[in-house]
Amino acid sequence: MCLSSRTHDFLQALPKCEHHLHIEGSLSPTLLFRLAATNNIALPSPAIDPAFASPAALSTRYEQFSSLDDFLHYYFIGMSVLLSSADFESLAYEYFCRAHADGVHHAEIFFDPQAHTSRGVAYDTVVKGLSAAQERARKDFSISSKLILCFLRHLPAGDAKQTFNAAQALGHFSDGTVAGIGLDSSEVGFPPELFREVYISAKDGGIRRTAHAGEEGDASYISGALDNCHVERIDHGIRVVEDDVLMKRIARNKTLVTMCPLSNVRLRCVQSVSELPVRTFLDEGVRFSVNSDDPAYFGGYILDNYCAVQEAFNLTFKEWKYIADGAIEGSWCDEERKSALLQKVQALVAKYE
Ligand SMILES: Nc1ncnc2[nH]cnc12
Ligand SMILES: [Zn+2]
Repeated sequence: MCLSSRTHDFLQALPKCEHHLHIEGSLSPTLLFRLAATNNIALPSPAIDPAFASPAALSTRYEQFSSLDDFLHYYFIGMSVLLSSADFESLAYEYFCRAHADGVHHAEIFFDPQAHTSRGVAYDTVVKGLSAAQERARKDFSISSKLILCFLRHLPAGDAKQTFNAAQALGHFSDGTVAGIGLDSSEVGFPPELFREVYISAKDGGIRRTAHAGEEGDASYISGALDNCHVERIDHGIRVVEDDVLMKRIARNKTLVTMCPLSNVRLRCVQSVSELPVRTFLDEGVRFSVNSDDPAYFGGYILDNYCAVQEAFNLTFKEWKYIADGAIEGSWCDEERKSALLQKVQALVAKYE
């Protein structure tokens, strides 16, 4: 289905909250090659992996991921070109410019400190750059934003605890520099309960909590994250439909599921967007938001994801209002900001209905 220009305009103007965006996943092949040259970082030789022959060859390779792990291989190589605070600032500011054009008003951004500290880039260097971009986005576009510190689940839980302690020692959770914690990277074989201890510390410290669960892993990863890690959100979560009792629990508790349609297709979790449980979530009253995950790798930013959902499900304005309201209510911003955003959604929908 091709969207009418009125529908496209509506989707563009709809006030959006993005909750599932890995800032390192917004690194385009062009910027990747440019930073590799500037920072003197050796990329894999094209003789070994032809994807590294040029930005165009890399983009083509990104269209052929076979799984989450296949993608992660490129994702970790890609971010190795980021060295200075200025690199992180320009990466994040570029994301904010694009997000603003797509109608994002509030963004909660994941970052992977362990993937940087393990190659000698200090945690503080990363956070300084990201925080500077957040401040510019607030001034230039009135975008409010939060940072979510993700732990890499393929690494030992002790490493996650060390990372958590380092952020806490700098006062980053108490002063609001970092709003919460998340869990990402390879899912199957690395269940959330491995990270129970660090999540309990976060809960005891009043720190917000989310985790990737039910992307490639089955529904037990979702219940594991809720029961052991006390998460307030589920990232991806599409496999919740395999457990009706769990889905009803998530609906009842208004646990936000952060869905990433184009990502799920590129990583072969589903064959097409039409297979995603959008209709089921609407029917069952599951709260969910629509997000871009790693837009530079998966062929689209947030508006592309909204449009893909519309093409597959032909939703009404009222259904989009339900999604937009849920995204606002599930955000980690203050009540004043939420009610201002809810009013903007209401005003737009009234204009179109
Ligand atoms: N889709 C995804 N799943 C798990 N970890 C990730 N890191 C970046 N994108 C991810
Ligand atoms: Zn993700």
